[in-house]
Amino acid sequence: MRKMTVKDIELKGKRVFCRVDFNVPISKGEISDDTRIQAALPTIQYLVDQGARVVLASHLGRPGGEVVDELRLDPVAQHLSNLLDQPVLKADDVYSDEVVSNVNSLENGQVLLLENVRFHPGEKKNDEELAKQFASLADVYVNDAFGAAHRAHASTEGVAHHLPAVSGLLLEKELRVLGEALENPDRPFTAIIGGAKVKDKIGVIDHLLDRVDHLLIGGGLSYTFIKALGYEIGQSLLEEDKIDMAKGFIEQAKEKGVSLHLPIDCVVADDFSREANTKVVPIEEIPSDWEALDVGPKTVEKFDEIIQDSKLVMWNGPMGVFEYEAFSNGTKGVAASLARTEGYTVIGGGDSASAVEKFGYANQMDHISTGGGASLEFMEGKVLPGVAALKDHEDEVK
Ligand SMILES: Nc1ncnc2c1ncn2[C@@H]1O[C@H](COP(=O)(O)OP(=O)(O)O)[C@@H](O)[C@H]1O
Ligand SMILES: O=C(OP(=O)(O)O)[C@H](O)COP(=O)(O)O
Repeated sequence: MRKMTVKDIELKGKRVFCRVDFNVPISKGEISDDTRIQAALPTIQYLVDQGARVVLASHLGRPGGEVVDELRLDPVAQHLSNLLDQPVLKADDVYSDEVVSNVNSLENGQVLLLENVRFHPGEKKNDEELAKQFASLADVYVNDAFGAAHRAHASTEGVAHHLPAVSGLLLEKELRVLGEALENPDRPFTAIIGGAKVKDKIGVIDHLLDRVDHLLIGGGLSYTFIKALGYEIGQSLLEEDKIDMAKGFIEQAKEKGVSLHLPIDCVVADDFSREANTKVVPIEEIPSDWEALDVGPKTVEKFDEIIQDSKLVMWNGPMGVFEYEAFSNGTKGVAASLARTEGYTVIGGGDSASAVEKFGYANQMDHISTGGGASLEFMEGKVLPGVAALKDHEDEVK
């Protein structure tokens, strides 16, 4: 069901509690990647332009319900102020009498950022009292925090039950792009799944098998599948207890008419390190005391052919240990292939998003999700609590 958005309601003069995901990497007070702040700008700017009185809330890191000075949001407020080209007021508490008075003094178009909501023990517990306190600060609730939409916390879920609750523009876009890919994809539809563990991707593979035309599997998790096919994988990552499940997926793919592709060659190393000796071998010839840490060039070529013929490509999880130069070519090659294809490209967040950024292809992708865990849960077909709590489109906001 489509959710109401900020575009569907009157905002002038209204106090708006807007949950954003400003969980950005900060080191010694410096923000090293502001992608998530940039991604929230259209909504914040829209609220400002409409003359709303904007109260922003976000978490940063996992402070565990207490104040951790390094996780204060002051550098974010400063950076946001530069991006918006207007002052951003910063509260030193999550909720207090002073916060209430600061909010009540806001003029139309002014922006106030609350302190890291996870400093309050009630946030992660989805405490009713805190949710009501948040609600008391505003007339309208806006959720634009896609990256935290899989969390049922006081500022992402609880508060939505006490105010007219709508989605922001980023959340709306993420749901539209990911939702259309899963419900009404352009075909051929190809999904590429990588990353370390089968365990983490079971739900996604299961859900995708009913939807995709091609499923390409690389990364650490692919070696459990290779083992399931009866090949020896040396010291490569193996989840012994998932071999039967991998066999089941291979069977299901056949039954459902999905073409499932595993690596046909790989880069093996005699040690998990930057300095290891490496060589490229066919997948059926992994030496017993070596481990596969990347897909090989023939695999990249095979995956590329399929990607170039696809109308829609969705990618989640790296093809190898891309953090090390020697094992980055598979991930880099797939990123380059996505950059070249005329099909619509969607990158699940997390490591695939970092890889695309690192290799310089970010601006050639059609959509890079701002949520790792959230996009994974969405791709598993799970309901995201932060989304479920918002008003369905048919409803009227009074
Ligand atoms: N063949 C491999 N062997 C060991 N680790 C791998 C291999 N391929 C990928 N990885 C590691 O998997 C990690 C990413 O896994 P994961 O967290 O599941 O991905 P994502 O964040 O994209 O969901 C990366 O740190 C990468 O180094
Ligand atoms: O960075 C986040 O998650 P992600 O790394 O899975 O995208 C979100 O801000 C959620 O943070 P959390 O996993 O501490 O709840």
